[in-house]
Amino acid sequence: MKIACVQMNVQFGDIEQNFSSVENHVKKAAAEKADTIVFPEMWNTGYALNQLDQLADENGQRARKFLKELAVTFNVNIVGGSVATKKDGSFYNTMYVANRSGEIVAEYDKAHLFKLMDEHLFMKAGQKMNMFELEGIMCGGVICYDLRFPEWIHGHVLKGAKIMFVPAQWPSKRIDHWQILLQARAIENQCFIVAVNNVGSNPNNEFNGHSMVIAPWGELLLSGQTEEGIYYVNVDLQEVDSVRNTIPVFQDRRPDLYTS
Ligand SMILES: NC(=O)CCC(=O)C(=O)O
Repeated sequence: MKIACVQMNVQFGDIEQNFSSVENHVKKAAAEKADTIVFPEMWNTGYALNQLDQLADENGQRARKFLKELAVTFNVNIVGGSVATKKDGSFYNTMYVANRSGEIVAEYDKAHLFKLMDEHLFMKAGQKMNMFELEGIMCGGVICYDLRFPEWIHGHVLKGAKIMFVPAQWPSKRIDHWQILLQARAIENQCFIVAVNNVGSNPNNEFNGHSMVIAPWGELLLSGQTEEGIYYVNVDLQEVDSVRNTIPVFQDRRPDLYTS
């Protein structure tokens, strides 16, 4: 699978500019024959949390329609990072995934809200896991701060995920945590991790990219720079089984000893 990681400069509160930028990036990545295109977290609004009343996407209608149409027109799968949505009067940080046939195969609300960026004051947390299939491959998706919860990712992998997608708006000042945690999650779960970060700044934070793709053995297939751009990586899913046969951690687990 050829994956395009779109390390985007999400514009704070500028929805029209962000939709137009996503469309341009999809066109470019499709021209490079990407199978799957991945975007960062909250790409519609950025972290404009105190403007969500005006900006959040009601039931995700606009984002879902937009992603479905782009997926069909350009014959690609789109892991649509996440967008700010409003559902039943509450705000969520929601990931939609559209496949090449134009089906929305995943809708996931971020499960762990990040207090340091005030997310919990504005948004509601999701309650469900995020498993979906792309091209016959079982995948999972979590959002940014969810990365700090190893059980959450491990749960998806135990259910069969071979690729975990992690869209983010992870600030520069903790980029060392981002890199180390992503690599650890790939090694401990013996899966591919595809992690796409924002670049640029908002009134509270700076973002310096460093999007990453990590193989199940822990090799860095991508360690992105700090500018806006699209990175392409080919992933060979056979590596998952090969690594799991070499060190069979899934067979050697001792859940009888683990406390929850
Ligand atoms: N958008 C986020 O969830 C940020 C998470 C983060 O920065 C962290 O350190 O964790």
